[in-house]
Amino acid sequence: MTDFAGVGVIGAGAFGTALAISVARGGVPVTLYARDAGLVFRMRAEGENAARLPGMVFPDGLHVTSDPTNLPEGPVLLAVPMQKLRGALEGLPDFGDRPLVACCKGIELTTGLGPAEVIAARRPAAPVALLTGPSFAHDIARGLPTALTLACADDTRGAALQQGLSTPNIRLYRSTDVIGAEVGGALKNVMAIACGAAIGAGLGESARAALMTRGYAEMVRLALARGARAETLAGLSGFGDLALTCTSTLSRNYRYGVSIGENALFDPDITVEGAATARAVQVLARSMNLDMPITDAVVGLIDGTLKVAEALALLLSRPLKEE
Ligand SMILES: NC(=O)C1=CN([C@@H]2O[C@H](COP(=O)(O)OP(=O)(O)OC[C@H]3O[C@@H](n4cnc5c(N)ncnc54)[C@H](O)[C@@H]3O)[C@@H](O)[C@H]2O)C=CC1
Ligand SMILES: O=C(CO)COP(=O)(O)O
Repeated sequence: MTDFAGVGVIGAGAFGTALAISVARGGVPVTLYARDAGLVFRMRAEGENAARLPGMVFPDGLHVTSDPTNLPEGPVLLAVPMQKLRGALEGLPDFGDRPLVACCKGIELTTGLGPAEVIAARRPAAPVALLTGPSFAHDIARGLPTALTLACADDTRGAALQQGLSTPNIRLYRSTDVIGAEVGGALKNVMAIACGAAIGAGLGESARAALMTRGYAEMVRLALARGARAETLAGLSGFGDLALTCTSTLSRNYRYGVSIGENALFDPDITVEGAATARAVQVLARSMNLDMPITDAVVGLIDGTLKVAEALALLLSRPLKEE
């Protein structure tokens, strides 16, 4: 249990709603903020977020609001898409010294920063943490078991958040390596697009295993160059989330990749973090002289400058090297 008076959640999408449900079920009062007053009205009337998590009934202790000044004293979880995070912060109150916990995965296109770094840049006085790792919103909301990483540079603060945000079905592991956790969560989505494209194009399971493994090598390469620890990438926020996202049709990034491989349409309103992040990572990697061939291939696929067969040929024709 926690000594927080409550928890605020910004963003009533799938993940924000699932986290709010799970934390409230654990007995901590939660207020979920949505910008859209109409959505707040519907969620109050229906006792669920029918648009994002139909059938997942809100427990007692979960309140919804369209007024961000209405959040309880305690940590504020930011569960909005990565490329919307900076804009969301601009429209929100200061929140004083309340911990701000980034719950998004990606790299900002305009700056090359991860979510915790964006929050720290916009709210320099606030304690900042990152919640990331393998979990689908539906699994969390259904009460299925999950294990995630709570990363915070200040370990004392991180321990309090770990304690306070763990729930009956979210087991939190603590880390002080925020950059490593950010890089893992961001890059696994890029690799999931690559794996989806391979499967969609009929390249087979062996190709997927190769992409996951060499994709993991890219994740570690970028993370180490940014000062992270290799073992963080081997944990839930890196390997764990890579394994989940590259192998499940529940993943939007993976399904988007499959649509590329099948040459099929994909609903542009669905959040696919790996698309913008692939571009952001490509820019970042080039500025650091890092070789990221799978990321480059994913950018080509997304931009339509490469077909899957061409991307494959490029990857396979690279000079042979040591593993
Ligand atoms: N859905 C999932 O299973 C998981 C999602 N995540 C991460 O959570 C983040 C959010 O994803 P989802 O909730 O799934 O996306 P979503 O597309 O279901 O919802 C995003 C929500 O953010 C809201 N939003 C956008 N801009 C906003 C702003 N300025 N102020 C307030 N709200 C704003 C939208 O209205 C929408 O309700 C992503 O970074 C994703 O990678 C992480 C783990 C699991
Ligand atoms: O981050 C996730 C699982 O950990 C959700 O993945 P998608 O965003 O690809 O659906």
